[in-house]
Amino acid sequence: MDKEAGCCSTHLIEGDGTFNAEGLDNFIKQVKMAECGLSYAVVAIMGPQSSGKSTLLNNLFHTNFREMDAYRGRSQTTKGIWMARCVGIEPCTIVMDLEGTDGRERGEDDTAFEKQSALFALAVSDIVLINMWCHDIGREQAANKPLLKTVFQVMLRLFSPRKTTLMFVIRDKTRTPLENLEPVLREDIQKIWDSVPKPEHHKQTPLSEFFNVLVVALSSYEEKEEQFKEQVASLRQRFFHSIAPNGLAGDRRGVVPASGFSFSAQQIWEVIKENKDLDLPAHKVMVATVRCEEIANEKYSSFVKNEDWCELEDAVKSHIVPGFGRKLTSMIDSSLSSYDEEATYFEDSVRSAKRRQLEEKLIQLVQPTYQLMLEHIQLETLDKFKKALLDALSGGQGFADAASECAGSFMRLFDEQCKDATIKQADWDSDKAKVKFSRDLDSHIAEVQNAKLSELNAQFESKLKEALDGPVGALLEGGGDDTWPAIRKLFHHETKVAVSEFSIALSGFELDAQVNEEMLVKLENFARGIVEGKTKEEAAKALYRMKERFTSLFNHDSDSMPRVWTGKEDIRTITKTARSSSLKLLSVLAAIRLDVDADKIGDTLVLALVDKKDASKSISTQDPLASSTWEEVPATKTLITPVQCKSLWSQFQRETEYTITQAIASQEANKRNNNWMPPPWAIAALVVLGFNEFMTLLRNPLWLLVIFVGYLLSKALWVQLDISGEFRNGMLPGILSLSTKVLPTVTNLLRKLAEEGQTPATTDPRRNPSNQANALGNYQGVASSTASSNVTMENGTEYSSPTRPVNGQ
Ligand SMILES: Nc1nc2c(ncn2[C@@H]2O[C@H](COP(=O)(O)OP(=O)(O)OP(=O)(O)O)[C@@H](O)[C@H]2O)c(=O)[nH]1
Repeated sequence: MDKEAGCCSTHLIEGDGTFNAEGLDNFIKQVKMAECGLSYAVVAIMGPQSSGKSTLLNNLFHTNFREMDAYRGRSQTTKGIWMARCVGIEPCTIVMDLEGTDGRERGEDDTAFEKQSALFALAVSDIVLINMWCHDIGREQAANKPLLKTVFQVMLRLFSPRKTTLMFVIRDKTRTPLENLEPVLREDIQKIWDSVPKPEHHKQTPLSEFFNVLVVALSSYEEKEEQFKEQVASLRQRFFHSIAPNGLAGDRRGVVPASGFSFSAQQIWEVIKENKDLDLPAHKVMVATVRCEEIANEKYSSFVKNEDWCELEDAVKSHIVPGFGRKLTSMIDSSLSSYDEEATYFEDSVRSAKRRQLEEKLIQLVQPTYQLMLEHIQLETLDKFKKALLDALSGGQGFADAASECAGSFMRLFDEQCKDATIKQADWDSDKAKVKFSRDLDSHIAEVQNAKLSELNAQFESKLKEALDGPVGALLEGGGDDTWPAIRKLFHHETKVAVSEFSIALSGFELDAQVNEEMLVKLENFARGIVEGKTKEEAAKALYRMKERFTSLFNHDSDSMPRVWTGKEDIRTITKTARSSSLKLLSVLAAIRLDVDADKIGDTLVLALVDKKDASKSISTQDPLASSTWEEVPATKTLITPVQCKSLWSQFQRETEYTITQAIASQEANKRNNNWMPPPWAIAALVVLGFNEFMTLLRNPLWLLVIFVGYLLSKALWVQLDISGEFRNGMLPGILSLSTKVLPTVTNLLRKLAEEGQTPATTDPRRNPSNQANALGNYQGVASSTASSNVTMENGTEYSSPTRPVNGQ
């Protein structure tokens, strides 16, 4: 490429027809042609070889095409097609210098390149200069005639030719004025046009449809250089703003935008070389398609690499990006604007189609990021909603209120965030995400509601259990006539209170009336279940409870004091009472009577088990307990069937029999032990035989004092030696034990009496009552410790007898 005085040029097509694509691309870059859009013009020059074409172009456009050295003779200097930028002409004007026609170098028959280059020039140029010698005008054998024929013929091969300006430049003009020459020339041109064979549809097409014909004449460059230069300078002025409406190429058609010029020229040349007809409109569409696609791909690639986009894409991976939609809309807008800017001059339909494709590709590219953004919005908003709902509930707000308030405000927040993420170019709606979010909210609300209801239910159930379980157990344990009325009262009261409180608590949930009712009924049933469960539990332990009741009543008196079988007690009555009570307990446990108490279980049991004799008198035929159901009691409420009751009672009687036997035995033993009085015959013998001694005592009362002292000493010895205790284990062990204890005890007793006798006056108990009390207390303490004894009941239970002073006996 040459570059001289601001002029760039390149060898566009070699002499052998090779297209220099690289050279053209470099040339376009060099002259910044791609930025010109449609504001550029292409001028080509055709004419016989060595007809001064290059000289004219260099003078006219200040280019630097090679000119023939006049001294070396007329030979071909320009081979193929050269291209250069016209210096100082606006808008950007490109000029092509074509190889001269009818050159000796290619020979007579080689006109193929001539035709190809002519067709190429007509296809890409707005203005074609036809260089011709003045003296050729009107001549039959003029050199330019074959050239014109060629031009017209190839022009017809263009399906829809551009309206090209044909400027005939007459060189070496003579004295004949142009006004006279031009009609002759135009006549020649018309004749040639008429003589060219045309396709049917162009038969009547006038020349003016294809060409603007202009004629200029220049003086000889060799002979009248000054004039030549002046005329050329004047002609140059006409090339300024040549594409403006009244310019040289003002009505040109089918211009390829400058950025597509290289590709277009290359394709045209390919088609021409393959000797095909050139469909310029189709070509234009093809160029537009290729170029627009190239531009779109380039914009797509630069979008993918765009730093802002990469940062945004990264950020969305981890969190919500505020202003996501705005940012992305602006990025896509800017990419599309950039495309529009570059592709603006290409075929509208193609450009728009490619723009749509680019937009779709960009939208597809950002779609996953948008989806991710929506997911973040959903998740983060849902998390915030969960927290807000929890806070509202913790703050004491009713569930339904809190749920609807939070759902409303977070639905709005979701909408706002979706709106913020909306990409203007994409027609995605967030309805699906909204529906999903709404479903998520509903399911979370339902989940929390269920949890809260379960919690509430559990709380009330626990309260009810506490209120019913223990008390019902206690009532059943005490089993009597008023047990079931009391249980019913307790059940109704507690259930009513719990149901009422539960109902108030449920009102905050604004549940469906039916669901609300179901929950209340469920709680009531739970309460019923507790009572029934407790009753079943107690019924399972019926035998144990009955025995316990019997033992308790049998072994304790009406003041709940342990009974001592002294012999005065009516064991039969006590047994009957205790058994009746146990039977009552059995009848209480035999069925659940939460709703009605109109059964005859108690009476039947009494009749069948206690008043057997009466029953056998009245009903001798049938055992009322020989049944597995109670009259008027449903099977579901029956806990102990009549048959089971009978069996339980038999077992109860067997197992309590021993207690009664023990009591009887104990009573008899007591009776034996307490019988200290001698038999009546002994008392009579004592009276008869002891009459004399009695009389002696009456006569000598001092004996009474001696006897009294003797009694005191014996009593003290009795207490000290715990004689009754010693003999409790048998006669022989008692005698042995007493024989070892008697002497030290007597000695001890005498010593104590001696010490009492020697006590000084100050310690005389009569003068010091407190000491007397202490002494007496000590004595009593000793006595009481020895006098306290254990009473073992017939059932083996040991009861401690109350402590009594010896002198209190
Ligand atoms: N008579 C005459 N000769 C001229 C004129 N202009 C240029 N020449 C001469 O013609 C010869 C060829 O000039 P070029 O400009 O190289 O001609 P060309 O048509 O470009 O030649 P090719 O590129 O080989 O086809 C040179 O010796 C020029 O001096 C002119 O106006 N009149």
